[in-house]
Amino acid sequence: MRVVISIGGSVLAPELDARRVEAHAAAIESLAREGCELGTVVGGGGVAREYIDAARGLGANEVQLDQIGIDVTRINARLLIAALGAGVNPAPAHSYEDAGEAIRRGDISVMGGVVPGQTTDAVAAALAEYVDADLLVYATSVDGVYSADPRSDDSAEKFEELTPEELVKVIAPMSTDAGSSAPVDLLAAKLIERAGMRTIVLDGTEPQRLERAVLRGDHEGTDIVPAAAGTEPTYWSQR
Ligand SMILES: Nc1ncnc2c1ncn2[C@@H]1O[C@H](COP(=O)(O)OP(=O)(O)O)[C@@H](O)[C@H]1O
Ligand SMILES: O=c1ccn([C@@H]2O[C@H](COP(=O)(O)OP(=O)(O)O)[C@@H](O)[C@H]2O)c(=O)[nH]1
Repeated sequence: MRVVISIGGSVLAPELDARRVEAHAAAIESLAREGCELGTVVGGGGVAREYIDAARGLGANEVQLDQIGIDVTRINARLLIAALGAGVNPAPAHSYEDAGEAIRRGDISVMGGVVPGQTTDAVAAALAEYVDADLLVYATSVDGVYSADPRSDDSAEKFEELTPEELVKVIAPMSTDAGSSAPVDLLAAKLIERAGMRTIVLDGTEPQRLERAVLRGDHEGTDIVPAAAGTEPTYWSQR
């Protein structure tokens, strides 16, 4: 099974802790040992946001802010590469072709951001489409996709399952400014819709959850399941 995993910076490096990065690397290596072909995409997290906020205060424009964010995602990608050791591309891939090439030769590919105007959520979705992945997983700091931001709205409800079309409707109203927060960004949702990509959004703070979800389909997050051919999405099931 070919799997693309997006690891949020807030999950991999909420603060710099080698043991935490090691634990995430161990989960990824264990999936590789079970026979998964793996592409990983690492986010920038709070550190990227701090740099973006500081540079915004200095008058940088949104593209410059995105470029700063991309640099931070690549530093975090280098942390994961350091923890994975052999069998991984030695520097973060800067293109989908390079990431795909690493996967083709049997390595785990690691990359961060690519171009301004998106987040690593979209990078992961594009990589998943490019390598024709069987599954895309977002290991993030929230335990699924909600009807509203659960951190600021107590009435927010978690979706157990959404179609890609429904995901796009939930994500569309959210901000696209550099450093803004959403479980996946709008471009990612659109790419998931276009590819009909089987996707899971889950709480990735405990790396074992990722292993369980990929190997056994056992998770508490949100399943994004394309509607079977010929059927229309009819309802939003909520947990
Ligand atoms: N509708 C929503 N459902 C889930 N999370 C949401 C929603 N709207 C906003 N969020 C916020 O999106 C964030 C997603 O995590 P983020 O901090 O961006 O992590 P990552 O480092 O994984 O990209 C969370 O902080 C969560 O509060
Ligand atoms: O391909 C990419 C990846 C990231 N970013 C920038 O880098 C920041 C950090 O990336 P991350 O995916 O961690 O974003 P988050 O999920 O924290 O919003 C984003 O907010 C964008 O500003 C970008 O412009 N292009």
